[in-house]
Amino acid sequence: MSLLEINDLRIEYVSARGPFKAVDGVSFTIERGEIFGLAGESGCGKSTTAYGIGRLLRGPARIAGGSIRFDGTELTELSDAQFDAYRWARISIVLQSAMNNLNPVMKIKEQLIDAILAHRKATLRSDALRQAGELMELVDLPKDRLERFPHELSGGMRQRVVIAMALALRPELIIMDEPTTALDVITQKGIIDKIIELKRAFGFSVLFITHDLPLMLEICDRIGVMYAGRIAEIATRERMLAGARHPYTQGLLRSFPSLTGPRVRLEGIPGSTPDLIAPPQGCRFRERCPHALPQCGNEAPFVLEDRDGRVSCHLYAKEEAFDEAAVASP
Ligand SMILES: Nc1ncnc2c1ncn2[C@@H]1O[C@H](COP(=O)(O)OP(=O)(O)OP(=O)(O)O)[C@@H](O)[C@H]1O
Repeated sequence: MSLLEINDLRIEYVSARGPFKAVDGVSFTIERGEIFGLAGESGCGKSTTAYGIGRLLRGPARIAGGSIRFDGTELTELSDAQFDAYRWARISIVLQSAMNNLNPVMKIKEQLIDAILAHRKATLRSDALRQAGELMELVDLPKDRLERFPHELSGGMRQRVVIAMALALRPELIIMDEPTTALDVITQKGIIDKIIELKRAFGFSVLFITHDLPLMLEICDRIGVMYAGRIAEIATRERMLAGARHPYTQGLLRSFPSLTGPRVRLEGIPGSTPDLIAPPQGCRFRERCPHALPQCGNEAPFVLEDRDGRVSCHLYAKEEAFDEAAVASP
């Protein structure tokens, strides 16, 4: 059994123009100890998927259907009080800006102690303080920073504190939504290295969201690529590095500098994402797809599933119709 099994998840927001599904039939699994990435252009539904799992949806939002099974338990059926037993203890979340995770008027020490005591009420405060010190050591922060307020720390240090908080109760899954985007490149590297080191030490799984596809290719075991509320492709890291299969993933990869190959002009993907209030029939990427076929306009994409992953695209209904030369390598 996978640690997390998302099946046909649908999440609806209400906008001034009416309701729309920001997540519309998303399915994927995360295995124990796996780093699973969610990629895709802005607005494709990555954060909404993550917030749906972590019960952090904001605004007029609701889970309109589908299933979120965590270690065999259907999370969508839990009351808020029942879900509280999972939050931080089994599933924790690290958001983009540490200031969204930290209370600006509380010392770091109090916030870490609160995180520990919230679920382990029997723990003595002195024990919690010792654990807070150990958590600081885990993320390479000097213990004297426990006495500081968040604004007295650098952005990188704050994000390390948030990672320490996320780890406090040794959760099995940590959702990280753009955890290093707000930081400079050197600080980003230090934090990513730390996340990998801690993952190796503790064996938790990560749902990792970022715009940075090259970074994702460096650290994720598998990557799900979202487009307009749906998953276009799920691929192992090896598959992605050897050549993505969905034309959208190929376009995304061409929009980033190559990790290893020669310098080439970055192409980007012409066109823009569809209006989710009235999404197109058939394949949602069709309008921008250089390989679109007549059936892409009205038939739901063919789904090919194999050991490399899953790709939703009519090109794979007849594999010989696919032009291998179109495969993009990062
Ligand atoms: N609280 C909200 N109320 C209404 N619409 C929302 C809300 N949050 C997000 N949306 C819309 O839902 C869609 C998906 O947004 P989401 O933030 O999940 O995408 P994303 O892929 O995470 O984008 P980004 O990479 O920019 O964070 C977008 O059209 C967005 O405008």
